[in-house]
Amino acid sequence: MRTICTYDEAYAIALSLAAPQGQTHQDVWAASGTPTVLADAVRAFVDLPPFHRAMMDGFAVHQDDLESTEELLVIDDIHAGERSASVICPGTVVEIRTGAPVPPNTSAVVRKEWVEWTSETSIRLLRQVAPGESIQLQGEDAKAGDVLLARGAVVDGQTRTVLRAAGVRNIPVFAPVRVAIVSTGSELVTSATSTLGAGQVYAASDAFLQSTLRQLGVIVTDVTYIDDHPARIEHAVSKYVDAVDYILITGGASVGDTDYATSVIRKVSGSPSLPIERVWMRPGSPFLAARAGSTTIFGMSGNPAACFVQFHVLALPVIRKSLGMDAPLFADHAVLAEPIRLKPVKHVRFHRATASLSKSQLSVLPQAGQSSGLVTGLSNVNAIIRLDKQVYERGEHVPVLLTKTANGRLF
Ligand SMILES: Nc1nc2c(c(=O)[nH]1)N[C@H]1C(S)=C(S)[C@@H](COP(=O)(O)OP(=O)(O)OC[C@H]3O[C@@H](n4cnc5c(N)ncnc54)[C@H](O)[C@@H]3O)O[C@H]1N2
Ligand code: MOO
Repeated sequence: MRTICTYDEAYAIALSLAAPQGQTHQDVWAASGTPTVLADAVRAFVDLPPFHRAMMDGFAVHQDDLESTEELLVIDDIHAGERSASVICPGTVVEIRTGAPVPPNTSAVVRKEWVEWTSETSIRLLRQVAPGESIQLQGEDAKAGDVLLARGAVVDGQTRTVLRAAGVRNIPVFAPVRVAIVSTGSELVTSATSTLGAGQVYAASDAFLQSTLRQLGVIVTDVTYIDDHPARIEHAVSKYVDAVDYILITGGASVGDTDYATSVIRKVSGSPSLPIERVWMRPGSPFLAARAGSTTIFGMSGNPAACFVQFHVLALPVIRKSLGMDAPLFADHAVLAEPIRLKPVKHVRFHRATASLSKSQLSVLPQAGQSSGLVTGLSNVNAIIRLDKQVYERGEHVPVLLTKTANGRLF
């Protein structure tokens, strides 16, 4: 007899099975396309900018000359990367380029368009300038020692730009999570060069699993396809126990006599019943979860659409926890673009939908077909909505989980 839990119970249990977070260090200068998460706060190593600098090509002037109408003597000429040995006195200026450190006694930089040359060595201001004009002060952006990023911050290309500019070299990050995918099913054809025989289908689910995980910086160590043979599935799964942080099994999660995921996971985890064996949710009620050694195993439906929902609402939040990317699920709400009428069942329904922003409002259009046997709609889906009652009107707010966008909790 299987224990059945509600979705909220399953979510809490699944999170409690998260593989512990490891920590490591990362070189900020090493090229990396994948994000990591800070395991500790990081402080600026140098002031930003590191010196008072010119923000325009022009002339550094003394404060006594800000409103001057007299000729001013050009005593030096400096470029970015140089430092002027000259000290500016009243009546003198230094020609300066954007990014160069301003000489001592500079009150403002007058852009070159606002002066005229009166001789080869002197200029006249065409406008008055205010103190501080076109100068960026040392430490204006950040001071050495300031906290730049907090623990839990996602380190991507933009944040690496901040860290590099501030002289940070090594950062403490959560260790990458390793995931092995085991796709089961004797009917699966695992190469596009093969044509389908009777009763066969092309293996498809691992495509979105792999890419979503990789986008998050997860190392997908292996994708293995196994036919519905209990010993072979057990052999494949056992191989990954203690070798990876997560094993995702697809297919064979239900109650058919060739559905072996439950018995295999029971065996390798050494437990006669699993913490999660079935969930009151649609689609995706056949969902399995357990710990085996230092590895967390999830068993998911073979149907790509059901697997997609299970992955986003149960498995991925747990993997994200191990990555340090904890975020509340379904914290956002969207306006329903169409009414919904559902049959009275005790399952929570998760409908695949397309979310879009219009007039500053996130709205969701549920897909016309919600059967878990339908796969083509997945190309348009970028959201999952949670439905806890039978009747929803157009315009009603529903909890939404964005599955595709960078600001939709994926990163
Ligand atoms: N008697 C019952 N039958 C079923 C129940 C039930 O409660 N009692 N639950 C149904 C529900 S709900 C679901 S969901 C499915 C889940 O089935 P399995 O997890 O055992 O998945 P399979 O039977 O292996 O496959 C289902 C479907 O998906 C195709 N498939 C499998 N793997 C892939 C893949 N990698 N890529 C593309 N398609 C795949 C497979 O050929 C099947 O058509 O069980 C119901 N049955
Ligand atoms: O839970 Mo199943 O996904 O409805 O076909």
